[in-house]
Amino acid sequence: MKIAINTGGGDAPGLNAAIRAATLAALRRGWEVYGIENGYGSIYTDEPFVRLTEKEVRGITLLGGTILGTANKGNPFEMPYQKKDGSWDTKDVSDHLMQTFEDYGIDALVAIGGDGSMRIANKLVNKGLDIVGVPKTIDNDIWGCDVTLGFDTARSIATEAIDRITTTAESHQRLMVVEVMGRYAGWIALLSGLASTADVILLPEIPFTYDSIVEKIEERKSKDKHYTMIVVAEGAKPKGGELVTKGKTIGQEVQLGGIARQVAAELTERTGQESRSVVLGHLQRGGSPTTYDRLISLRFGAAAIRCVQERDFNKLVVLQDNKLTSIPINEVANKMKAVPLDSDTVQTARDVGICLGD
Ligand SMILES: Nc1ncnc2c1ncn2[C@@H]1O[C@H](COP(=O)(O)OP(=O)(O)OP(=O)(O)O)[C@@H](O)[C@H]1O
Ligand SMILES: O=P(O)(O)OC[C@H]1O[C@](O)(CO)[C@@H](O)[C@@H]1O
Ligand SMILES: [Mg+2]
Repeated sequence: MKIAINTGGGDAPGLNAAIRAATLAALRRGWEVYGIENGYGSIYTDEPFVRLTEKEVRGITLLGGTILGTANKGNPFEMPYQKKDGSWDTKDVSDHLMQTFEDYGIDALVAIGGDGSMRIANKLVNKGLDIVGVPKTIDNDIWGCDVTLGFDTARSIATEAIDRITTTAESHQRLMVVEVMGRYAGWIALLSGLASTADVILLPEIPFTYDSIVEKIEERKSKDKHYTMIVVAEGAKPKGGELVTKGKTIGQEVQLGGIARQVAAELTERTGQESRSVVLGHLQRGGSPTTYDRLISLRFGAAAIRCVQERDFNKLVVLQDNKLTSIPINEVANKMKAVPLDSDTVQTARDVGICLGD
């Protein structure tokens, strides 16, 4: 058996642990293991696959990033390319990819990625590739999974950052707006905001009003608390308002960012109080994974190889009700896991007095 492994979409802490577990589990079965570099990028080069042995995966469980590299621009069905006149377009290069897998005799692919990677995987499955998916994204937004690898580290880093920003907010009696990642789902914002006892948490799932935030600021002032901590997900927007974006490159999803600055400016305008905004950005994605992320990544990576062995293809390995199982990739491919508004975590936030902007 010859298998390939790749990592796609934004990187996430735990990717290397998943690569290591999948590689070692496959080698123990006597299989050959190959890595695809930079998403599917190396497929179109002279060296489409790199051999993975024990040496390549030694000591990487604790390392952030991915030894294989990744890409969030390079969907084989919409590959960006520059035309002769200098303008850009996209084209379908998936036949090339399928042919390369055949030429090198690769039997199956372990695709480690987020919702976008699973959409690509599903289309490749439809073209005849045998794939097992591993759920990765700091956004935790893949449908059908209790948790994705990378999320625990991201929320821990965000929590620590918000804790630190809180002490300076209090010292200066400021409104502090902290922007966290999570494109269309507010998992990082909700859990890090709750854990760090933020006063206001703004999620993509709940369009907010400035009136509700100002009310919270005033309520705090009446209790002699002259600072307010506001955590905002990059995909949050005011009721009737638009997403704040930084632009779009061809073949890549729209880049989000800038909502914290807008919220801070508007709140200063309305309250007269000094404000600052901080964007945590890629800090949340980099560096060493937490113990939880190392363990879940190792479990996902090894489970993917057990699926390959059982020829349980076209499945995504997931944790459901705290048990490892697998679900069809096509069930996941065009869905998203948003924060359920009736969840006990949302209710807990409300019960401890956090304003959710509604
Ligand atoms: N293996 C890959 N090679 C190249 N591009 C990829 C690959 N996997 C995914 N992409 C592209 O990257 C983007 C994001 O992918 P994905 O959803 O898997 O990642 P993510 O971690 O959820 O990050 P994001 O928040 O950017 O969506 C999508 O536009 C997708 O087409
Ligand atoms: O690396 P980039 O292109 O800035 O990606 C940013 C996006 O990736 C994510 O971190 C997910 O991996 C999103 O939360 C964010 O919008
Ligand atoms: Mg995604």
